[in-house]
Amino acid sequence: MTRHPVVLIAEELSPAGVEALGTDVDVRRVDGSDRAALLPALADADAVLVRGATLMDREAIAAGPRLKVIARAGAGLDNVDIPAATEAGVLVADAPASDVTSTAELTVGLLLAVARNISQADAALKNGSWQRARWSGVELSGKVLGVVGLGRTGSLVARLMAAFGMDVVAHDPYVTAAHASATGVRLLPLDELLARCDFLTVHLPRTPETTGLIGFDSFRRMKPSVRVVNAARGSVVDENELYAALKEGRVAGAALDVYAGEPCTDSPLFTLDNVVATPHLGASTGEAQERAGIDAANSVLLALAGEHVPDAVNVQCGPVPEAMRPWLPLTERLGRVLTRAAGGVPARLEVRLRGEIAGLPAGALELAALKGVLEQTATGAVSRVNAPLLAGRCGLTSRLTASQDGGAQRSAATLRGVFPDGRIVTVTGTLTGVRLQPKLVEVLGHELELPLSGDLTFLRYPDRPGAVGLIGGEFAAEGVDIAAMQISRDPSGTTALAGFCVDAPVPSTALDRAAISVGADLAWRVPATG
Ligand SMILES: NC(=O)c1ccc[n+]([C@@H]2O[C@H](COP(=O)([O-])OP(=O)(O)OC[C@H]3O[C@@H](n4cnc5c(N)ncnc54)[C@H](O)[C@@H]3O)[C@@H](O)[C@H]2O)c1
Ligand SMILES: O=C(O)[C@H](O)COP(=O)(O)O
Repeated sequence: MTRHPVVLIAEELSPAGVEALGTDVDVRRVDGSDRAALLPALADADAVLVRGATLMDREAIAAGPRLKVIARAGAGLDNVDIPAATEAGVLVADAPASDVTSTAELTVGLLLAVARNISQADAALKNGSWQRARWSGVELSGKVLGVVGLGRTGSLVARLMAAFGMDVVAHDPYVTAAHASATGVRLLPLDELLARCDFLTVHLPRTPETTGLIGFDSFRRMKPSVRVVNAARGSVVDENELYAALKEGRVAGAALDVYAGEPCTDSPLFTLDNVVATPHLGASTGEAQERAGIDAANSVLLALAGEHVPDAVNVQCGPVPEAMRPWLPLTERLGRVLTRAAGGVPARLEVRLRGEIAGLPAGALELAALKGVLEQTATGAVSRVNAPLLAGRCGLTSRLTASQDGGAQRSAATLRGVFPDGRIVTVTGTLTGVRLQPKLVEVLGHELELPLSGDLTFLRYPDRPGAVGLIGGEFAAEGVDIAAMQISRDPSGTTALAGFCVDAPVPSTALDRAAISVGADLAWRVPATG
């Protein structure tokens, strides 16, 4: 029975997300926050689906030797060690757009709540206390809102708050002035923004650079009437400094959805009247969870199928146009044929694209070629994720070239390997027919036409009558049936290259006998996978 890939769901995932995984995977569940349960559960997992409470650090990644993908049903990836995943060849994907609306809307709620003391007044009234003067607040209209981090969420918050009549300014060194002006905000240096704002909201990932970004120095620069909102990550606003600033009246109020350590049920901040606190609810809506679950599930399925994953964060290539996608497995296989033909990894690899595909972005094809070339010799798993890293380690450099002239084909891809001993080996493939069947059209300078699928076997020998019969006889003696074959002479007509698609791998002893019988100087097999 074929083994279905194991998809480990480590946190609450929407039913729509689970359904999107389909029936061709073996879905298992574990509580990802329970380390003792998570690590053994990863042993069999091909994919793991997490939210923010599962720590996928180096140890957890090493506990999953079969892992191909870590999918985050949400935006923040600070719980995933991306460099460790990349080294292990594990693709990491998030669902960056899934919870933007929900988080921005919660931020609007927190801004209103901290301006008008909504939660405090609600709690007091339910406790029997009618205190109208006690819970008097301030208006948002006409006030300056400082947005730190003008990405997806920050930009939406900026647009929504403009509708409240706020004057929105932003700080984000990584966005363009054009993006800021399209969002309707002015970009300011951080110090200037801090000095001007009446309300501050942060929308930053947790990174070494952003950890503690809003701390003692920032509070010193702000007006004492400022109100601070954090629905991004707890450690971005230093909680101890915030507490001190609130206590000493250097900050007028705060609304927090996130905390340095979570779950957090006991913080000095929770003792203050001018603090509104929610338990990390930014993405907690039915809509956001449905989108996050479906997006993450789709990334898992694409990654397991070896296809391009648009939400991947650790694959070194830009967007892959639809027309380029069928070329990925083809180029990968060409890489395998090349390494097997040469008996090793080249020092330099050129990926030449010709014809109609030459004009398309092709970074992903270079990665696929590297994967194919490297996986014959690498000791661990090779994927498009770690192929550049592994290539660098073994001194293999690669480049992409393109020419509009497709030659005999509408489009073709050639891999040209230059080996340390000076040998040059080329293999060329194309996609044919309406079903875009992958075909080999050139190997070692011999033109041919052979399906590039299943197990392949090649022999190069001095051309003579009866050679194919001898080879076929050796294969038949081992019960190996030939599905397709091609003989191609070199231009001088003296050397022949025979390529076979075979129904089962040719045993090496049979290939050796066949090679001896026809005096082959080269004989090699390319397995169907890996
Ligand atoms: N409370 C929640 O439930 C919730 C929900 C979604 C996201 N988040 C958190 O919010 C963060 C932001 O989400 P997003 O969707 O806007 O992400 P995003 O990647 O679209 O935007 C982040 C922005 O921060 C900017 N940035 C990075 N470093 C900076 C720095 N030092 N100074 C100023 N700007 C800097 C980036 O340039 C980017 O524009 C996420 O990383 C996640 O941690 C929390
Ligand atoms: O980063 C995110 O997407 C939010 O913080 C939501 O996290 P959660 O999926 O753990 O609720």
